[in-house]
Amino acid sequence: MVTASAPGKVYLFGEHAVVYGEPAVPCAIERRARVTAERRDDDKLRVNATDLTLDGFTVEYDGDAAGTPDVDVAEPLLEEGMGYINGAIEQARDAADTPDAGFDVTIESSIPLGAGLGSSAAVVTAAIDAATRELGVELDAAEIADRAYRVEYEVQDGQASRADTFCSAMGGAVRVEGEDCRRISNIPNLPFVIGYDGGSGDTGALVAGVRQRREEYNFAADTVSAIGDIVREGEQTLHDGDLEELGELMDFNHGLLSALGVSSRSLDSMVWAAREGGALGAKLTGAGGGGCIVALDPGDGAETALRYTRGCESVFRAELDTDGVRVEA
Ligand SMILES: Nc1ncnc2c1ncn2[C@@H]1O[C@H](COP(=O)(O)OP(=O)(O)OP(=O)(O)O)[C@@H](O)[C@H]1O
Ligand SMILES: C[C@@](O)(CCO)CC(=O)[O-]
Ligand SMILES: [Mg+2]
Repeated sequence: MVTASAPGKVYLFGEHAVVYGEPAVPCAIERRARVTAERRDDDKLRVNATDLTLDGFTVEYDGDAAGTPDVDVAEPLLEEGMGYINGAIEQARDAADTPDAGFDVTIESSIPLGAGLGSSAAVVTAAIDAATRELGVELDAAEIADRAYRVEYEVQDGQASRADTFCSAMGGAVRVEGEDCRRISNIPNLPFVIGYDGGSGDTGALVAGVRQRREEYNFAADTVSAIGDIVREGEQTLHDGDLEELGELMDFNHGLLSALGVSSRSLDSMVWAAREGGALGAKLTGAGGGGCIVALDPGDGAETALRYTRGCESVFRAELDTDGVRVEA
């Protein structure tokens, strides 16, 4: 039996545009998904994902998703939920060259689901690491990232970047531009404050919406390129350690994401509350539609303001997690 964990992330800059080859800078945060994999005698996959729905559920089925699950949840939710784990287990079987390996998999996570903090990438990354180790194979973090990306790409219908999975596998702040993925070193302490509206967005649908707007309007395509410009500017600012300018660039990035149609009323009101509370800047993080915003605030003003904001269900500070995927005792 092996347990591995991997961190979630916030985007300092660049989500959505990264899908079209612009650079992005996600940062791993100290909230993790933990996945335990235990080899079975047969070829079945049994998944216990206690955080996936309010009540939690347990599924048992043969090898592929095609098996009949013995569970009382709506089909689409189940299919989507199982897509990530199925894909991760497929990757592990492939890496270890044991196509018939069966597993009992248990998932525990402190990353809210579908809220822009990269829960899917963390679950997939940790699951690949746990399951391959259980099969006696040790992959390096870069290969885990690559295999996790292939899973996200499948589940998101062929529209995904390497940003979330690379960040979750490597930890720290990273820069992703197409296939070029690297860690960023020597960055200043980033005082992240996260506001969560308790909701979620459908990553696949939001990405598809941006793609459509981008194809339909030149100015939407220009907006995507402008996000790339913000990221390039932001990298220099990060290097200089200028938190005030980073905040301004985050505000700008949020405005452009909002123009692309991926913000929401509650995300906007949390962004404004954080700014009015004294944050240096604030933006939505991840796919959007609902979920989380990330603000930069060395003081406690944004946190307090968010606590009193209607529609904000919880507020927490998030430290950068310099560890990526790792084995747990
Ligand atoms: N704890 C968990 N247990 C099982 N599956 C999970 C868990 N956390 C996330 N998932 C899977 O990941 C899906 C959410 O992924 P999605 O990409 O939509 O959002 P996200 O990764 O949280 O946010 P974003 O991609 O915007 O950063 C869930 O619907 C579920 O299938
Ligand atoms: C919206 C997006 O850019 C980030 C989701 O966390 C999608 C992706 O990069 O695959
Ligand atoms: Mg995701």
